[in-house]
Amino acid sequence: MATTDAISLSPKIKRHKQYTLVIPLDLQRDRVLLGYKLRGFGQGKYNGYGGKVEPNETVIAAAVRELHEESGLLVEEPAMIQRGVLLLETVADNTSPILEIHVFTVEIWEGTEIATEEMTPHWFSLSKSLAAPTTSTSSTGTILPSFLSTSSSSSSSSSAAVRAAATVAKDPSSGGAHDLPSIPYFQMWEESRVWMPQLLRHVSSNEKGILAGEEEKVFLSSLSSEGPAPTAAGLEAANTIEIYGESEKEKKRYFIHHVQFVGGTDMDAIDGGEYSIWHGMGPRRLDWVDELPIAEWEGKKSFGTYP
Ligand SMILES: Nc1nc2c([nH]c(=O)n2[C@H]2C[C@H](O)[C@@H](COP(=O)(O)OP(=O)(O)OP(=O)(O)O)O2)c(=O)[nH]1
Repeated sequence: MATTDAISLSPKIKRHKQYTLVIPLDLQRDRVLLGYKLRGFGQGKYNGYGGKVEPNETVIAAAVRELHEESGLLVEEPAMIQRGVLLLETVADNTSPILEIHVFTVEIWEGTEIATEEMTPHWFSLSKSLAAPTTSTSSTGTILPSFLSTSSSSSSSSSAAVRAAATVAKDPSSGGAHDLPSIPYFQMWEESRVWMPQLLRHVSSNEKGILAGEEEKVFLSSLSSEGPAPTAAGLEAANTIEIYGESEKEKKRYFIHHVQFVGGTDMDAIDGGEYSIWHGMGPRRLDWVDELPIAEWEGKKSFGTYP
């Protein structure tokens, strides 16, 4: 485990809670596996497979465990390819921890994907999912995936959109991989539509390391599939903090998502427990580090254990 003597931690610094997120890729058949969340946090959204890192568990061990529990796929730790970390900060609540989500892809596994009580598996076309999606808005103002917005008027409510998106992925055995739809980015956590196409392009070009040029981005994301979806204008404006100058109620519905891709395949850095999610962050990253001079944080590659 990491040590705490790297720096004396201020109680004002937000705690981090670690999660994993694994995206299985079947490159031979040009397809990507996502789970459709049936219940709990993120219900009605597609996502990779993952969950909380348990105490005394490495991030990679948690990634292997969660993938197996939720999809049935069994993976050896060395087959996990680390792709990046998503940092999620809740805007309105200064006491809640930063979510630190470690993103992996995996291309080799044993077993077949299964439906669990929490997630149903759906395959999507990899090559059709490489472009960042464009926004389309229904007559009710709900942001819909483009393939849904052209269908009948019954798709114009968000719950209909969720149901339709849930059934859109065909069983690959009933047709070729070329029949699969693109990833329904508008039925995912909002920031996914930005980093996931980029990650898939990166994978498709056969690179295994760090996503070049990706330092940090900030996103608005709704807390659940209920409540108002961020507008296109809101998403465009999400790089400015003014977007949160609305009512208290509105503020609580959104996260700021700080997204930084780091690390590539440097497994030692993770296993050693001193994995630095901070290295390379710009000054903006330090906005929430209350009352601690930025100079004290610069040059720190590891904070050790989070308080
Ligand atoms: N892309 C993205 N992924 C997210 C966000 N929030 C969030 O929890 N996730 C991911 C991280 C995890 O892979 C997953 C949530 O895991 P979980 O809450 O189901 O964790 P768990 O399985 O350990 O929990 P539980 O069922 O035992 O209660 O969703 C987000 O805003 N964006």
